[in-house]
Amino acid sequence: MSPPIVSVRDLKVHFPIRSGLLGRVTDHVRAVDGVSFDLMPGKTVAIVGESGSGKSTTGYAVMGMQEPTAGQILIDGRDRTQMSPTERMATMRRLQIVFQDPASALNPRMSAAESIAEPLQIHRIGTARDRRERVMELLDLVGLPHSAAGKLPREFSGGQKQRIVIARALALEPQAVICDEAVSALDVSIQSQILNLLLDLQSRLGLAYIFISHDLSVVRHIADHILVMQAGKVVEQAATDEIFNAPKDTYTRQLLEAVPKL
Ligand SMILES: Nc1ncnc2c1ncn2[C@@H]1O[C@H](COP(=O)(O)OP(=O)(O)OP(=O)(O)O)[C@@H](O)[C@H]1O
Repeated sequence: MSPPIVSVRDLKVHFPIRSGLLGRVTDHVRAVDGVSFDLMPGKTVAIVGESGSGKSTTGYAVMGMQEPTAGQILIDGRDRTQMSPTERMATMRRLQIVFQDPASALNPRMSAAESIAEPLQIHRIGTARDRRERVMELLDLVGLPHSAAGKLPREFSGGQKQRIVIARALALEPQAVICDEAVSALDVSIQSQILNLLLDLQSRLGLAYIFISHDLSVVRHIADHILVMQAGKVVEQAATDEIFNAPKDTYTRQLLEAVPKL
């Protein structure tokens, strides 16, 4: 079996709380407090929990956007803190993140093609012509017409904007994408279109996802494995069927009760 793309071991991210005139550190917010999980190639791990439970902070730490207080993050079995700057750069290409709000993720003055090609330009990949071709491939991949290339973000709906953001995230051919509430800002019918797109991309490209959501109903059809977080800790983690059919933790049961019955 292939090794995990990402292994998180006893991850802690604590933020200092400062108070008084001198701004002394009087306490810490234990945003993430001992989280462990593995992300296998081509699989989806969902992280669920209510607002403030530490889901995004976990995702940022995996991306290298947030320094851990303690614990280990292994990318393909290698500890990020032991990597050279070049290796860290390569890791950045292999992991991408898609945020909740596609409107703020896109520069309003850049066309869809410019936004999608931006990572290729930053990493100096291909000629201008290669990049144009790659943009067209990526538009096909996310189900947008080639005519979208020259349009500005304001000319697209929310769902179409999120497709552009996904195309940009795929430009560098990542192995894993962190979806941080990636469908939460969309209408329910558009949410399911984007979830289907993510599933389709997973089966075509072998992508792995860390899918962060406050909503268990959203992760049901996409996740292989679910971590339930509360106040920085994982209260339960298991295969998706087990979480839905035989939840062990009281908090997981409460979250399940909030899921609309179909
Ligand atoms: N940079 C920071 N400095 C101080 N506290 C922070 C910082 N980032 C997050 N926190 C705190 O850490 C806790 C976890 O936040 P986090 O955003 O990871 O939760 P979440 O589960 O993703 O919630 P949401 O869905 O609302 O973003 C919260 O109490 C938050 O206020």
